[in-house]
Amino acid sequence: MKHTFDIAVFEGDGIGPEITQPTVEILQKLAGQSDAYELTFKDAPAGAAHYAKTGASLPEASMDIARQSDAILLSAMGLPNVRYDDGTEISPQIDLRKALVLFAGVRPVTIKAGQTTPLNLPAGREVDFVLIRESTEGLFHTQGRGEVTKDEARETLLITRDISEKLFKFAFDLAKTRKSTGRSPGKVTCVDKANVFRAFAFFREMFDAEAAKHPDIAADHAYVDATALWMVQKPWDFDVMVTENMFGDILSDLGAGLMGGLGLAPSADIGLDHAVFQPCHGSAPDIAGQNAANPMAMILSAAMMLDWLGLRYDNPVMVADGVRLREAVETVVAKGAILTRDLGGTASTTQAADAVWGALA
Ligand SMILES: NC(=O)C1=CN([C@@H]2O[C@H](COP(=O)(O)OP(=O)(O)OC[C@H]3O[C@@H](n4cnc5c(N)ncnc54)[C@H](O)[C@@H]3O)[C@@H](O)[C@H]2O)C=CC1
Ligand SMILES: CC(C)CC(=O)C(=O)O
Ligand SMILES: [Mg+2]
Repeated sequence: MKHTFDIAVFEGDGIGPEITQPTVEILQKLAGQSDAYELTFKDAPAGAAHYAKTGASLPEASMDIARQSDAILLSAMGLPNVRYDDGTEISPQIDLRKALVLFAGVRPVTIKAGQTTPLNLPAGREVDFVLIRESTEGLFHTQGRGEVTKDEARETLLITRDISEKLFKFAFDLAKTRKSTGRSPGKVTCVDKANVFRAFAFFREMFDAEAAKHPDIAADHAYVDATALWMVQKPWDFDVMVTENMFGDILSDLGAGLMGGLGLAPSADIGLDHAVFQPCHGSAPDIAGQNAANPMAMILSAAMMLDWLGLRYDNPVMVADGVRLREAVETVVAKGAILTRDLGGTASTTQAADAVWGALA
């Protein structure tokens, strides 16, 4: 039977609409070829431009569309000069993560042999690890509500047992899946700063408790500063890495840099009931409106959406289409003929997306 999935689409700000439109078109064409699933798309207005126009950054009607959907596709939100009255930037994507309890920010870092990277990788070495960034609490807890006086500013780092236990279970389950498919040896690294902060000693304690339930998966710890070093010096040593919100935000941009840029870095924010798929990058206002943005991170995020829906609803055709879509992006990038400016080419957003469809069809 053909299953219909409702996808909420937040096309967001800046380059958002430019990368969302071709991504949705590719998904429509892929689903159109399939007897196993159908996709419907519903626009959910939100973001900085929407706030400037209406005074609402994440309208309740858009939250309803998100809640009622099977999955959420989001480009990027925020513009540096659109701010709330307290001076902080509009960031409804963080509100969405919190409201839908999307605790697991999944950010894969993969470098295939021959892929352009600033790393000097030994011959034959590939990089394939997943950074899981807790996405609802940590140092983002007081987002927009920090205490500021004339002389001091304070924000709170929050680590809760409830979210941490879910996060670590997710990380070990992912490591098991990767190991079972032969993709990795099965290891989870807890990245923290437990040498200095009690909150991270607490984080680590809960990690160790979850690790004890998975004797088949190796578990180790690393401090976040050393992790940044090792991501550059020996990134092939990592398999699944799990960390706090702010640490993960920073390390995932480092991971994107290793892969060749933000334009190639996909992500997913996953909870127990909902999931948002969006690139790691922001709204790139410096190149917005030029048809110059790299659509690959958005297309790869859409591939993660197909994986997630396919596994969740036992739809192997969708999983296979996720793999095909990822391989099509890899083919286009590896050929190097149709690359956007960020990767050293001259292709437009539309030409790059068309090349992905060309590699698929
Ligand atoms: N998840 C989200 O919605 C995120 C939103 N933001 C917001 O986006 C706005 C801009 O933030 P920035 O710090 O400039 O980060 P950014 O990620 O938008 O841009 C950083 C640099 O990477 C380039 N870049 C990013 N994505 C690209 C793509 N697909 N193709 C080619 N080049 C790309 C940009 O041109 C820029 O030079 C801010 O308002 C920020 O708060 C930032 C990060 C994530
Ligand atoms: C507004 C930011 C927290 C978004 C971001 O940088 C990210 O999702 O990586
Ligand atoms: Mg970020």
